[in-house]
Amino acid sequence: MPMLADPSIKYKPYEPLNLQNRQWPSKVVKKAPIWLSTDLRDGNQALANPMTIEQKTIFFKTIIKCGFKEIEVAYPAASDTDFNFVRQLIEQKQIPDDVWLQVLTPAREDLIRRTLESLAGAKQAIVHMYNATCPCFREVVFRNSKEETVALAIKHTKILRELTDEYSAKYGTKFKFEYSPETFSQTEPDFALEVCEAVKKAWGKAGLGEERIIFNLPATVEIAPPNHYADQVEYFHSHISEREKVAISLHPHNDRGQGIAAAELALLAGGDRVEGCLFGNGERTGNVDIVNLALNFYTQGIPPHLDFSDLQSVIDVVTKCNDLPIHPRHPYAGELVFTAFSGSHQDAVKKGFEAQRIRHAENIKKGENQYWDIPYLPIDPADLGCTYEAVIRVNAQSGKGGIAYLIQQHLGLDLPRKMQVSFYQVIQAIADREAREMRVDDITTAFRNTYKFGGSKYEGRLVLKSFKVSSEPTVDSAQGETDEPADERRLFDGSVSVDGVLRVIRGDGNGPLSALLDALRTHLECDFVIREYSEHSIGEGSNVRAASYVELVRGDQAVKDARTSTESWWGVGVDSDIAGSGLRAVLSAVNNAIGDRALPELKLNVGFNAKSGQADVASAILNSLYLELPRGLQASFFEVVQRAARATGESISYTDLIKLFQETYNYDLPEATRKATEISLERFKLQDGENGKKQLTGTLVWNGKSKEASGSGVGPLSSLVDILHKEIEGILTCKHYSEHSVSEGTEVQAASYVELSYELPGQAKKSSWGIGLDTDITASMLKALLSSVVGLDVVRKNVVNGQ
Ligand SMILES: CC(=O)SCCNC(=O)CCNC(=O)[C@H](O)C(C)(C)COP(=O)(O)OP(=O)(O)OC[C@H]1O[C@@H](n2cnc3c(N)ncnc32)[C@H](O)[C@@H]1OP(=O)(O)O
Ligand SMILES: CC(C)C(=O)C(=O)O
Repeated sequence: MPMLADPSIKYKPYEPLNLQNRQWPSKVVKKAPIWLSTDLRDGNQALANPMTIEQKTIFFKTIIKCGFKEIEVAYPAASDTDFNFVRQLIEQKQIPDDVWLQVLTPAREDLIRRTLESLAGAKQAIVHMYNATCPCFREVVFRNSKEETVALAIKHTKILRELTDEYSAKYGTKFKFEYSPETFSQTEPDFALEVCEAVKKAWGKAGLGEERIIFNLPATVEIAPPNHYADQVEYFHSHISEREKVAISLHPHNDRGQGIAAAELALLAGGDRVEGCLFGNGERTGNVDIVNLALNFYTQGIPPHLDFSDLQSVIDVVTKCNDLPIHPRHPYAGELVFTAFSGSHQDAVKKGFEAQRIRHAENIKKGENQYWDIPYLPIDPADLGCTYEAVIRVNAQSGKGGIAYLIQQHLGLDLPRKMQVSFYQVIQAIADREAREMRVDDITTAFRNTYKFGGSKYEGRLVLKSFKVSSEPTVDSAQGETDEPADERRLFDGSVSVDGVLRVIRGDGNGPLSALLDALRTHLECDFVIREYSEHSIGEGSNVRAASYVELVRGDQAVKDARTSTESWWGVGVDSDIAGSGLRAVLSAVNNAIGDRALPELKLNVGFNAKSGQADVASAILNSLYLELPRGLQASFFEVVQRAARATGESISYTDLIKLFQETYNYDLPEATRKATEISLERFKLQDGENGKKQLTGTLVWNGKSKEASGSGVGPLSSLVDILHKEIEGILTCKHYSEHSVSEGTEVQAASYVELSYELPGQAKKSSWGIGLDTDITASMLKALLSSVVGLDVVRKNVVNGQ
């Protein structure tokens, strides 16, 4: 059947109460009410599978932990489970001294007696009796007149009075009495008053404080707007006699979705106490949600006297015991309530946090309160044990601010505004394409991939392996005669992996970044200039690092065009060293810019260009032999190359260059072409010797002759020098040693470099480089040293005709 065009033929509107001079609209709530949790009774009776005793026990503990002092734990006459649960609580002394158990009973003698039995031995308890009072129930359910309804209530109140007196005498139990004119909100206000006055009289001992009789005014079914309920409560509050001896309890349900509003307005209207359930479980649409109400107080700066600091653990227990989920949009508790997906919300939240940080710093200095004031976030999620991580989530509706916030939270990077815009487009494209929410991991991974940021997994085509930035005076200032400090140029000298192949590049400029850009232009035809640069520090103390952000535009554009160019590439770099972070940011942006365009092969142009020649030679050795020559060796070999190039008409081929290197350093040559003077130390052993020194022993093979040899020193190199000194005239000194690994995993080898000098009285001092390669680092060191000896033409002791 369709909905009615005229629903008035089927539904009657509520009848407004003609309340004169109502007070509640101008009142302001200043303190939280007394709370009663009825999760284990009204909530439980609404479950498809009511809770077991075990579940009730767990739930009860959670309610206690939240801080409730009055808890309706059961309808003991309804079932053995409920009865036995009350018994368990009492017998096993599970009720804290300051907590009042409450139990519900209908106005039926047999059930009242059973209810009281369940309470035997309790320290303190509230007995809650109800009977329906509204016209519909009187007529339909009880088929009672008004008088009979009042009489029913009086009779059973008196029974209760007698029984509670009896139990007090027997067990010393303190009792409070609560009476509910059920469906109060549908009962004629004067009749509700009449029944309650009669009940108060029948109870006969309403007093002050703990002696107050509790009149619970349930909106058993919410049939009117909350202002109407407030009017009804105010009418009751202002007309009940001995008001000071009465506690007015509110029991809103949520049929119209206004349970919270009803409770809040009715508190203004005179309510002292609120009955409800955690997250609003209960009959049909539920009881009023006490978590929601309590946190509404909290966000007004009013202590709710309930603690939801670890809201998630409360959610876990409640959802498990009720076997009901919490809606993702549920106030305070839903998984989406501290989340902003939309761009303008995210932007505002991010700005709010930034502004608040500054404001709070000022407040701290001035000793003021640090008030919470963040757009779209009425409560600090941290107060409920939630982290800010969930605050911003990203989908196709999100903006740059939210994404930047997540990057800031998770990677510690405070992206410049224009870079936020640029990265936002990356995320938008993914979110649109995949039509799904971008989780934090998706975003950080996209960031790492885009900017080649965060370790080897995300490396781009160009990776900075090592670098040195040095300075030298500019030609002009170096030649100047004034006392002005000389202007300096920066030299960048580094090794960069280019598509997996290490290359040495070199450039100069006004600063390290422009020197790197110069090197990239010279060696790799990557021509870019910096349009924007910024940096900030990450961390504190000894852990502080620098984060740099660079925006590059094409270098071949006129300066004016570069400023207005719509095409640009961003990069980011983090390093403990500020120059390092800037250089990495430049490479990150260059990686972004070059995409998969082919980069020029290594060009060899030896002897002509003082700026690029040595680096190119080193780069060639790196590419073909995987050796990262130390700078001294680069310079030394470059001289060799220049001499050879001059001898061959100022040019030398790539293959010849490699051959020249191998021959010069007797390195990796085929057996037949090795120098006959080769020296080796076979089957060597390095052991601890005397005085903390090392002892090196082995078979020294020199010019084909073998002999057992031994020497000592602080390490393998000095021990080997000691061995050699026993064999030669003159003095050998180790001037340089360095090493690096070649290849990876099980294939890894150590490459060692030694520069040795040789002094023989009456002769000019000589020096020579040697290179060793071995899977064993000590063997590699010894090989390097022995290979450098070969280039020194040392004079051997007692050697006749080379033997
Ligand atoms: C608004 C509320 O939430 S009220 C609380 C509701 N909670 C529950 O009902 C859960 C527990 N209830 C039960 O287990 C059962 O209903 C019991 C044990 C209390 C009673 O069971 P039964 O005796 O089988 O009665 P039944 O469940 O059919 O209840 C209806 C009878 O109780 C009467 N009744 C209903 N409410 C009350 C009341 N508050 N006081 C007195 N009698 C009542 C009805 O008029 C009806 O009487 P009738 O049989 O003479 O016509
Ligand atoms: C027993 C009463 C108070 C009740 O649960 C209701 O009216 O909703």
